[in-house]
Amino acid sequence: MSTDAELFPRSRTEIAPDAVHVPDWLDADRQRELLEACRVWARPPAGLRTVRTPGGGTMTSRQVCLGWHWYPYRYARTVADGDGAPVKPFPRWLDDLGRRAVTDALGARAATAAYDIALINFYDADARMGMHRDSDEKSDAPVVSLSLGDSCLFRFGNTQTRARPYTDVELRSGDLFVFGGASRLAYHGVPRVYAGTAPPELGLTGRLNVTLRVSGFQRPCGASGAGPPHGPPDERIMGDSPS
Ligand SMILES: O=C(O)CCC(=O)C(=O)O
Ligand SMILES: [Fe+2]
Repeated sequence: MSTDAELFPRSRTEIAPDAVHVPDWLDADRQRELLEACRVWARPPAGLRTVRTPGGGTMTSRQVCLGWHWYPYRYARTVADGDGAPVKPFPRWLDDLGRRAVTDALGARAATAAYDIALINFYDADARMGMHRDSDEKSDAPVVSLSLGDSCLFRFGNTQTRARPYTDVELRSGDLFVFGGASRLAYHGVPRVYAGTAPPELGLTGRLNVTLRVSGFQRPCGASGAGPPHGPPDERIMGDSPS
């Protein structure tokens, strides 16, 4: 969406300490490229799936992971709660994108270790995500969030409780949101998606969010920082801590 049409142009905003919204960070071509990549990642094996929570509920967004497979509330090398296939590799270019996002949003001093986890969430018009913390990683590196397609209401809260105080932000296609430092463990969620607000030229019905994280987990022997997890997939579960 062109900012020319805005009554007030959207600008970079620090929503909470070390939590920054950067509107229109991805231009139209970059959005298209990321969407195309998401479409490939969504295919089986280890493709888009419905996530079941231990209480017997299901998440309304559908998800696919790269690098490490997340399921409530832990990580594994395989889709342990789905088809059992090895998680798809986390590509180098996505790490480059994540690091660039962090320095653009938080400044050069916020440089981090390599990104090695992506969670891609697809939201249809009725999907949402409850208030939660991203707390299953062993690294305090900032979380990077990129949005494509329909706009949403993104709620960014505090580290203590799911309740107020929180700040509501509208995230649109191409927007970046980074949260680290004092806000790394803040509660956040998506109470609502605004159906039909995606840029028509993108060709996406619904919303996609790509969340990048640093695991802080040790790689299997022989793995390089540059590529996908090597060696035989195993069922080892990392970061086994309740959210
Ligand atoms: O969809 C979003 O904007 C948030 C996603 C999120 O919080 C997560 O995947 O942990
Ligand atoms: Fe999250």
